[in-house]
Amino acid sequence: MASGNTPDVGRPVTAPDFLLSRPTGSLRSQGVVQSFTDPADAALALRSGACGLVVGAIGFEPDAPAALTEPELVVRTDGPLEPPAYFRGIRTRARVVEEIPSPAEHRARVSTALTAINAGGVGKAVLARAVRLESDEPIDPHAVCATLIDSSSHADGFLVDLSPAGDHCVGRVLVGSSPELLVRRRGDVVECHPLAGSAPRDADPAVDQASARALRDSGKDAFEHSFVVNSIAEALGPLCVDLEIPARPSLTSTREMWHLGTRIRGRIADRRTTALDLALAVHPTPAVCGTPTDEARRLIAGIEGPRGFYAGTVGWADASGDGDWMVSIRCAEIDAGRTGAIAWAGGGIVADSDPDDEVAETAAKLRTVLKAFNVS
Ligand SMILES: C=C(O[C@@H]1C=C(C(=O)O)C=C[C@H]1O)C(=O)O
Repeated sequence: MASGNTPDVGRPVTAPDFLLSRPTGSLRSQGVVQSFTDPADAALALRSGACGLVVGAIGFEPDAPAALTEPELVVRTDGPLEPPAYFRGIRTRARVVEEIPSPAEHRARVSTALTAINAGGVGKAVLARAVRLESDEPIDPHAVCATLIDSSSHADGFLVDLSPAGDHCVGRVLVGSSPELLVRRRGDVVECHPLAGSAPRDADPAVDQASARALRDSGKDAFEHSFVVNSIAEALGPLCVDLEIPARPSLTSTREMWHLGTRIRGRIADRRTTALDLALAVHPTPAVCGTPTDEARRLIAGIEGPRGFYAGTVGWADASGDGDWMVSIRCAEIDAGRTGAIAWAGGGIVADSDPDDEVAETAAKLRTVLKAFNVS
């Protein structure tokens, strides 16, 4: 595998086809021993010892084919990844060629969701929109991922070759920098860091601090956040003991956004439950779907159509049960032809949500990825 500090003269042949960089530890891998499109098969293979490690991506929809593999080569490190100089030297340039849907249509969709919420039956639903990017130069996914890692205040970043999901995904690569930990297991300890409730950062420190304070004090955002914490508590309740859930969320940030986050911690009740089992138990949380899950999912499917790998989960789990799974947000899927990509951003809608604010919030969230593609 590529050594992080070596100034590479050419493209490292050891570039991983999966990587997850986190401040608390990273993993990169290459090759495919076996692949799984059904996450339940991967979970079973891990639990039965038929497979030592699973890496990859799981889609938003439960029946969408996953891109999970048992890799051939694996390198694990304690801290974040240090991208090779070769990738750091590449400046990706792309432009937005399409908004899917237009901001006006997203506003209208938020109003549709509000009508459904006010009618009862759905408490919260997360609506997303996308932008299509094009570049005149071939897009190198590893270079985009290197920029995402270097631009993240916590060196968060991921890259997943989606080919194992099937013919329609061959050559496609998901890259992103997610601040949201779906679930992590190390030994007995289980951790989640759900985020919900957002405000944009600002270059002016006074405006930035005012934005953070307004988010911290917002009743609407606390309400929006509570759906996620309640859902995770319910899903982890039967799987964990000693669940510790802070009574109030705290502020957390990326370079682009303020969020409300809650650090949930527990101990695994049965050590055979792997990090992948835990991820499948909590996904999709109301941070990306809504409450009740099935009703929100139906509402989203009716308004947006299929999301693919956006708002799914990306990560790894080993046969000892350890693993890290991030929520697949602040991400883009790069086309097999390497000339285009699509990036998404969504936001939670509750009864008090404002359609114009939702357009602004998704625009602010898109910045993480658009900056890595140097879209002005
Ligand atoms: C759905 C996204 O973000 C999620 C939704 C949030 C919100 O609604 O406030 C905040 C963080 C994420 O859990 C996204 O970035 O696309």
